[in-house]
Amino acid sequence: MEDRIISTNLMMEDQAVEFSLRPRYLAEYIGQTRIKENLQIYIEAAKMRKEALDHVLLYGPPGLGKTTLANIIANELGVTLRTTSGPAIERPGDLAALLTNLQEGDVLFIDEIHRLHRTVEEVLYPAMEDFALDIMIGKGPSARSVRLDLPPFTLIGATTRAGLLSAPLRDRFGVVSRLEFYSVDELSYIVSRGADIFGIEIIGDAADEIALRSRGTPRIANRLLKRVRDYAQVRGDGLITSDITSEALQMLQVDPMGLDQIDHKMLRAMITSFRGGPVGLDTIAATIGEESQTIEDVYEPYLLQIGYLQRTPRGRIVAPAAYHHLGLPIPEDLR
Ligand SMILES: Nc1ncnc2c1ncn2[C@@H]1O[C@H](COP(=O)(O)OP(=O)(O)OP(=O)(O)O)[C@@H](O)[C@H]1O
Ligand SMILES: [Mg+2]
Repeated sequence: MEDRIISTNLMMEDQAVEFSLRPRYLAEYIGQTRIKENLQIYIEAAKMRKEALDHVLLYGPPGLGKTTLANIIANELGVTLRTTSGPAIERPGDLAALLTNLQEGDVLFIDEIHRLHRTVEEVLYPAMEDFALDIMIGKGPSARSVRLDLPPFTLIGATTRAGLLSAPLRDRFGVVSRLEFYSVDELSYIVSRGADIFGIEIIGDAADEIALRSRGTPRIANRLLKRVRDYAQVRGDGLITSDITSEALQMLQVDPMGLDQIDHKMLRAMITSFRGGPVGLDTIAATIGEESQTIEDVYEPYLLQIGYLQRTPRGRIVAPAAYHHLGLPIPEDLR
């Protein structure tokens, strides 16, 4: 089901677009105001003291701009960014190789940091804390540990699942930032900026229209803009108007709140077969043929955010706002 147009996961079709639309400086990075203000100060201070920036952990749902922010931080610091990911680092030696290749002040970006192997994670502790690498030399009784100095560096970790991070790892980050869903205004600005970069004209409420259906997520906003642009070129004269936008989004079956057919199917199934819940995640997953993990990480966060779903210890519940949106009567006990 990875081809859902409203998926927050990175798809093949996004890659070129994201590369050209990715902001390069903090000033171009829309929204996330608190995080930006803090980072601005930390970056400035690190530069003044000619020290490495504190280690930074960025977490939040997919497509909100974690990778983008990591790139911006390195760029603003004027240092090199080396990118890797949790699952890509298979052995402690792989991480040691990455660390010893860093120059002073560089940023090492580890995406999906919750997926680091335990043995690799242990190499990271002294590296983060003391900029040191402990290496075992020899085997058996004559084995001894040698400590190597590393250049001071900044680790930026990104994860969609901060809850899966071990406490010792989490505690070693000086800056921990949770990215929030974007407001419609912010997304509208991102859409307008994207249109500018693509050199296309977007008028009236069209940018707001796209923003409203982007599930608080810049990645979706950019993807929808691209699809609407195609539609405008083929069915219109290239100009993106409100009408063209509505038609295009209707054809893509994205409703005015950014819900697609599968969201509808899921909510309706919960209402008709399970009296609106509580329903367990696995049951929902089986009913609509998605993986539980995908629902939890990719689709559900936005539905929780807009108050269509509620999480309880006994499972998910469909909230009154969702009944309203689907045009269904709200049950007595929810009123
Ligand atoms: N604050 C922002 N301002 C403008 N554009 C943004 C912003 N955040 C993200 N984007 C756009 O959204 C795209 C997706 O963001 P990004 O790849 O950084 O998300 P992510 O959080 O790393 O996602 P994942 O969890 O899937 O790795 C970027 O390429 C960029 O074009
Ligand atoms: Mg990313």
